[in-house]
Amino acid sequence: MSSTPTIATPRVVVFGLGGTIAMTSGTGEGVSPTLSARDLLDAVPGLASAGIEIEVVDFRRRPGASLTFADVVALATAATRELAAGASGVVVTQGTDTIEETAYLLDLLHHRPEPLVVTGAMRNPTMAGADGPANLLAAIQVAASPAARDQGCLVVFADEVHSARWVAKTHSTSGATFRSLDTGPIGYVLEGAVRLLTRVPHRLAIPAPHPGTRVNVGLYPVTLDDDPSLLDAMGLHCDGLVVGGFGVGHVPEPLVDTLTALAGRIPVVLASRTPAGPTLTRTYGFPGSERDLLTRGLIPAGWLHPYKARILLRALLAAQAKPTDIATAFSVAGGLGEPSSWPWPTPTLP
Ligand SMILES: NC(=O)C[C@H](N)C(=O)O
Repeated sequence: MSSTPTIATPRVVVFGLGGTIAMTSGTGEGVSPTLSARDLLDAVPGLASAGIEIEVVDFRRRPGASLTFADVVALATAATRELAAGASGVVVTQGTDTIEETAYLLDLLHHRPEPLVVTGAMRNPTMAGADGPANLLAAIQVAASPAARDQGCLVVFADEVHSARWVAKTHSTSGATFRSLDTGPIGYVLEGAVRLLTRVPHRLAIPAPHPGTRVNVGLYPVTLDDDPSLLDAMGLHCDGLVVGGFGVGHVPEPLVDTLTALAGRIPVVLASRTPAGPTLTRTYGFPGSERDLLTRGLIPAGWLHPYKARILLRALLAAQAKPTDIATAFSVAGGLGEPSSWPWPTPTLP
């Protein structure tokens, strides 16, 4: 008699970091993060019958605005340990305000095949139609799914699955705030099943930051009729700078000398402040154009938008990357270069 092979129950670890999904009224005015990760799970209908074993870790209880780079590095390390110990996937619940940055940093530091999924809520648990339970259930289903392996960090919200590399918070109050303007979602959660329509083509593995390294990476969006005084002052405090240029990467001509001087001293990355689309490299030739700025040593961000570019530059500097590695990293992450040119092998966890 042939025996039926047993399929192991997937095990998902949920790390709670706070955010609106965990906010209720406390002693003061307004809502603040008070609920534990266990409280969030207890509010999800249908979880008991989903056939998924769940563990919870109360990691932080903060608004998204007060999470730090160090929190995310510690989270990446803790998530990697859980996955190495046999978890099928990890879910992170946190404030939506910073998900587009934290999820991309997690993506850079996540080198394993298992899904690492970030979610949150736009309507807190005290409101009619709170979206936290549905988002958490969908995120857990994605984290448990073999279909979501090898995609890096994913953001699951309103039953859509987004790559952390492309997703942005596009609306301050709407429940459909998370959008990948350049690519669209990579898939959906439908009737509890994960359906990916496309796959994330290539990713970067960044070594963890050197302990105790503090780097200041500035973000400077250019504006109409800008003069260099604020940029000059900011440059004095930066180890690296991301410039959000107009359109395909243009700045007002009066900023060109300051940017040239800065690019001789620190890495300066040229991104676009426009919500979608890449920077170009060759088309325009006027002073302050992308072509002019690249000949002056600025690094093109390609399809990587300013907040993501700042995370990548800060992670690279914190890992003490060489200038040539920084340029290569941006050409790969920004979609302008070949992934095979990336020099760093996937590091092992200490
Ligand atoms: N929807 C949210 O989660 C916003 C919230 N203020 C946060 O902690 O980021």
